[in-house]
Amino acid sequence: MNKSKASYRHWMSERLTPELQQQTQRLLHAKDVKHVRLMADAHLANDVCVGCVLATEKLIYPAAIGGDIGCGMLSVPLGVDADFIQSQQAEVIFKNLTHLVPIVKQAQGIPFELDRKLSNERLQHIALRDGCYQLGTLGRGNHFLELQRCVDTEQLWLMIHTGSRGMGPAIRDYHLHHSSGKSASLKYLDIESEQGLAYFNDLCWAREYANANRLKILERCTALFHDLFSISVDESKMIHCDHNHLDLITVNKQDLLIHRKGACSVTKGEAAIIPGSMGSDSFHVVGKGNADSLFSSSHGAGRCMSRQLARKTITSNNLSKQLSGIYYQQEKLRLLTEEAPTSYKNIEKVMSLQKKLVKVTRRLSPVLSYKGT
Ligand SMILES: Nc1nc2c(ncn2[C@@H]2O[C@H](COP(=O)(O)O)[C@@H](O)[C@H]2O)c(=O)[nH]1
Ligand SMILES: [Mn+2]
Repeated sequence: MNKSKASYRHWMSERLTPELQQQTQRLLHAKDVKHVRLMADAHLANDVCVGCVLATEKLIYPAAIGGDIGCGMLSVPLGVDADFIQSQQAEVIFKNLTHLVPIVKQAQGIPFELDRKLSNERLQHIALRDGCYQLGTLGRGNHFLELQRCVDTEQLWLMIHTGSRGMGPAIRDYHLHHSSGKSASLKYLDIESEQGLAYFNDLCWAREYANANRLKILERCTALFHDLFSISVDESKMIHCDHNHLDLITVNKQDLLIHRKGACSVTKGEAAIIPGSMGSDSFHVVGKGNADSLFSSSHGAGRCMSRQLARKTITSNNLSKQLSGIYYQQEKLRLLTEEAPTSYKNIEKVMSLQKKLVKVTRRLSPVLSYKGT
């Protein structure tokens, strides 16, 4: 990387592509940027790559958090062994999930109230409309609901991946539109300004909304498993974390604004979830408190192939082989090629690259996959 005052480190094994190198270089030269870290799952995305952790002192770069503010993972054990799920159970689960956990919007809106209020009427209006209709929905792409088998105990676990739906992008776009500062082609807001504080407030709102969204889906699944199979969810063991956010932390006596776009916060002992793909293992971890990574880890395996390339090169036949032994919606097979396990980096390698950042506490293998694709 070219000389810049900001520090840089990465945990990737592969060489950075020229595009990723250029994007990282740009970040390193942006105003007030003190540190840039690329996690093992880093890959190219709009403006700022996924798997990026950026530290500043007083400027907020919304692009370094992304649109799906508060997107994250929730994981809970179900009080039953994984082999309880056979094709008969899988069929009835898919049938019910289709209307209990819709992909895009609810037939009827759910009124909701969060502790925090949005900073302006425009966003409040969107929340009353889209926010209500999207609460309890999964979202497209790689958002998922997955049943998994704990490799050690054989117990069945539920994992939910979703975020703030349309609200996150609406908040980001509103504040980018109202920001006047720009450095290295990236818009910023000063945390001490009225606009910066308003963005921070709305970002916190989006994180609350995303939490509420995952909890609403959990509530629906809890009722479903109870009604269908008399299975209960053990919420006392729930792990819940998000990977697109802004964190205020002190590193080596310096107060920093930590932007994470596709990265987990893993302070010492902090629990996080690192999923692999719909066909590979996922992990529960706890942080080792590594200050060099800005107390961060990867948030997944990360893509190694664009969606477009995956669609073009991975056949349905090949995908069905990759998903052998896993229940999924057969009718979505063609669409799911863009989510093929081989379009993601190898999670085993990603985990070994971040051994100094996190300790694995549980390994989970996919049993049933319900995807937003
Ligand atoms: N266990 C599963 N993991 C998956 C699946 N699809 C994607 N992934 C992983 O999640 C991360 C998070 O992606 P992001 O959208 O938040 O950037 C991704 O890097 C994959 O490793 C899945 O179906 N099951
Ligand atoms: Mn996500």
